Formats: sequence, structure tokens, C-alpha cells
Amino acid sequence: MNSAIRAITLTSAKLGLQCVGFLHGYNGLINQEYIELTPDCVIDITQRGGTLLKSARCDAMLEDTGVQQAANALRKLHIDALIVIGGDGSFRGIHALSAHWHGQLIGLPGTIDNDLAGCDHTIGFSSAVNTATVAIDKIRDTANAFERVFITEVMGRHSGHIAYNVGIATGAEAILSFENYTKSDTAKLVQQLQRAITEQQHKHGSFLIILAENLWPGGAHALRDALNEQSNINCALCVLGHIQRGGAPSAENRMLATELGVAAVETVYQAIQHDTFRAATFMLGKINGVLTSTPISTVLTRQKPVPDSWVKRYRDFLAEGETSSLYTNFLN
Ligand SMILES: Nc1ncnc2c1ncn2[C@@H]1O[C@H](COP(=O)(O)OP(=O)(O)OP(=O)(O)O)[C@@H](O)[C@H]1O
Ligand SMILES: O=P(O)(O)OC[C@H]1O[C@](O)(CO)[C@@H](O)[C@@H]1O
Repeated sequence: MNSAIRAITLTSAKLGLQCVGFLHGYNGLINQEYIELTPDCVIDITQRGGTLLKSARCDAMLEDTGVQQAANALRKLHIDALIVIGGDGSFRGIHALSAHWHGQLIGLPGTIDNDLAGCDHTIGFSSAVNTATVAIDKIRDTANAFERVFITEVMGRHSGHIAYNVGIATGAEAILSFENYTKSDTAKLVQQLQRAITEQQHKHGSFLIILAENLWPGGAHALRDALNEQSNINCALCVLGHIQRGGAPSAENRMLATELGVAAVETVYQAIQHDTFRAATFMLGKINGVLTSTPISTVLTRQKPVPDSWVKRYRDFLAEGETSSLYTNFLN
């Protein structure tokens, strides 16, 4: 986030555009709580997690009166363009605003979940994957030492991008995610997992399961308890939680955020320069390395599942031994 804010601020200053930053998400817009963003504000922030501007959910935006208040604030402050960094919720906010305000509304994809169409990767995704990977490598060490089974639950809300990337990067023995599991027969899947664990532990001791949050009926604890019902299994659970949303951003994310931030301001500037400034609501993202503009309405209506190629690679080549029968029998 901070890399995007820095890029937007520096580019605006160079192009002679005034730039302000609203605090606490849409709350700052509705309450007209903002700071002037000048190059001095963004010194030394690109390497920091979190955001200089603070972030928050804002329930008021879910009501039409709140959206109208936000639009009125934009008019009152003579804003020409609003850049929103966020996920699909934030973009629903942009979409709602576009009915009441006719400036340029530009979304930059920013969520660890990577669940937005119109871009290959979102700002925050690679940092979260790196953080979870480092954590799970450490879990592997203790799992190996104690010949133990671990479930690690990762975030992603309702998408499995983090689960798949982390599962493959750490060489996990099983990935349970929305893309391969349909909640059809939980009891049978547990039995199969128990068999796979028993077989795998003869080979090298540890067995790591990466579980997407919000997937397992009853939650990750229920899966752990079910596995532990077999007496020779000693399964521990680690819910990584919000550590995936903090820490120094990856270099890849800093570059992506910087490129999108510069491009957003350049887009506004070009429209002003060429007298083509008109109401617009779109997201900037990178697809196959190419900067791409996609209407917000399209972003909100399309899905971006984990690429099928990765789901297949994992199932067909990377799942080992008895684990592969999980995929033959229960998982896609
Ligand atoms: N349907 C909607 N209409 C207007 N505003 C909305 C709508 N949905 C969400 N928002 C606004 O966007 C804010 C952020 O949405 P949300 O909490 O879903 O996070 P997000 O942008 O999807 O990012 P992430 O999922 O990564 O946390 C909400 O707090 C709310 O203010
Ligand atoms: O911090 P909260 O409000 O519990 O939200 C958690 C959710 O936010 C995300 O971290 C980002 O959308 C999801 O992965 C997770 O499900």
C-alpha cells in the first residue's frame, strides 16, 4: 500500500497535481478527514507494511446516504480523480460512488486474497505468500523433528490463491482449498487423509496440510480433532491469521504498487492535458506483464479462480504416495 501511496504522491508532485490522502478508508472521505500528500510525507515508507493513511471497514458506505455523503465531499473538495486501493468491497464502493459523482474513479487492486479479475496479481498477495511460506518452512522443521502432522490455515476469504501458492512453495503433502474440495463427503476424506498420513509418516515423519480458511465445515479445529481420532496421529493446528497482512512488503509487491500508482496519476494527467477528461470508473492492473485498464463493473462480475493449470499440476504430479489417492477419490 505504502509503495502505491508514495508513487501517487511523487508523480502528482512532479506533474503539478495537488494530492490529498483520505484517512481510514471511506470513513475519511465521508468525514472529510484527509492530509495533503507531499513528497516529504512519503519519505521512508515504501519498505513498511500497513498504510500511512490507515485503513478501515466503513459501514456507512453500505447505505446510499453514506455514498451520497462521500460524493458530496468529493464535490466540496473539488476533487477530479479518486484512486482507491483495495479489494472487491472497496470496488463496490467505487461502483456505488459512480452513480453520484462524475469524476475519474480509479481502482488499484490491493488485497492479499488475489481474488480480483483484471490483474494477474494484487498488491499484497506476494507479500502474504512469502510471509506464510517462511512461517510454514519453520513449521516443517518442528514437524520433522517431532514427526508430527500439522494443519496450517491460511487466509484468502473465499479463494484459494494463498493456499495453493503456499502449499506448492512449501511442498505440503496436502492442500485443501475451494478449487479441489466440494464438501461432499467429509468423513470419507478424513479417513483417506488418515491413511495418507500413516503411510507418509513411515517415509519422512512430517505431514503438512495447508487449509484454506472458511473451507472446512466447523473450521480448522474440527478437521484437526477428526484426524486426531485415529490414535497414532498427533496433529497440531496453526492458524496463521493476520501475520499474513503485515511485515515488510515483498520487492515484487513494491514494484507492482509503484507501477500502478505512477500509471494511475499519469492516466489522470494525460486526460487533463488532452482535454479528454470525463467520468470513468476502471481498475488498473497487470495482465501478462501488460498494464491493463478494466471497467470496475467487469472486475466485479468476473471470477479469478486459481489457475486450473496449478490445480492439475498439484493433483497430477506433486501430490505424493498415498496422498495422490486423495485426489483420485475425493479432491478435484
Ligand atoms: N456493496 C458496497 N457498496 C458500497 N461500499 C461497499 C460495498 N461493499 C463494501 N464497501 C466498502 O468497501 C469497504 C472495504 O470492503 P471490504 O471490507 O470487503 O474489503 P476489500 O476492499 O474487499 O478488501 P479485503 O477483502 O482485502 O479486506 C467496506 O468497509 C465498505 O465501506
Ligand atoms: O481482519 P478481518 O476483518 O477479520 O478480515 C479477514 C479477511 O480479510 C482478508 O485478510 C483480506 O480480505 C481475508 O483474507 C480474511 O478473510
